[in-house]
Amino acid sequence: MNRLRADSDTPVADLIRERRTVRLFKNDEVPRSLLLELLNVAVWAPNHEFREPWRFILFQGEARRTFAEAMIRTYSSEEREKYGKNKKAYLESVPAHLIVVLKEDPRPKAWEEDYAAVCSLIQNFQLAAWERGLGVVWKTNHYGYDPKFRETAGVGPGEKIVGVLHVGYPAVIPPARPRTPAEELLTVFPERPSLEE
Ligand SMILES: Cc1cc2nc3c(=O)[nH]c(=O)nc-3n(C[C@H](O)[C@H](O)[C@H](O)COP(=O)(O)O)c2cc1C
Repeated sequence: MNRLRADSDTPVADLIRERRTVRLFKNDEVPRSLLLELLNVAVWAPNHEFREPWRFILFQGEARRTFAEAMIRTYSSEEREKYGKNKKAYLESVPAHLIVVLKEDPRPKAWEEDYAAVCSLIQNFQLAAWERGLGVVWKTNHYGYDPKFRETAGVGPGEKIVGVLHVGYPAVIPPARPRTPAEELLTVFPERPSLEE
């Protein structure tokens, strides 16, 4: 059975299935206006009590060097020696870095709802970007917790980095990894006769 295809071949279903995480990008710049357009689609994510618990920090052009240097500073000297040069070159070559920030609510239930809302927003962004020919990788990294990186990026106390999105036109699109069909994951709870019967 081909797990990538299903009966539902609507534009949204196709977009969801066809989007891939992209990690290698062409050098072409991504217009700021396009990124804003995509963010203005993404913010239509569901969010409980309309808290809109997000904000964004963008690094493009020369600012990518600041991003790369802040990231490399979070390495141990051994890591810097081993990976620093390549990592810096990679980060400076990615057309745009977009940090998606959750404004943390101290109430546990609200925090959970808000985190879920920001994750929905990120997926909206990835899908809208894919539709426009852009690739994205959603990264969760150790440096999101590093005080020096956070300070450089301007992420404050009470804010969580939910993802760093590397964005650009794809140089390589990786093959899809087929998903487990939902039939194998669904438990249908037994129906019980209604009380009148
Ligand atoms: C919360 C989250 C964190 C992720 N973090 C990383 C990451 O740090 N590095 C990375 O290469 N990919 C990361 N990814 C992307 C996944 O690896 C990717 O979605 C997965 O391989 C499936 O590929 P696809 O998106 O092309 O279907 C992350 C995805 C999610 C949802």
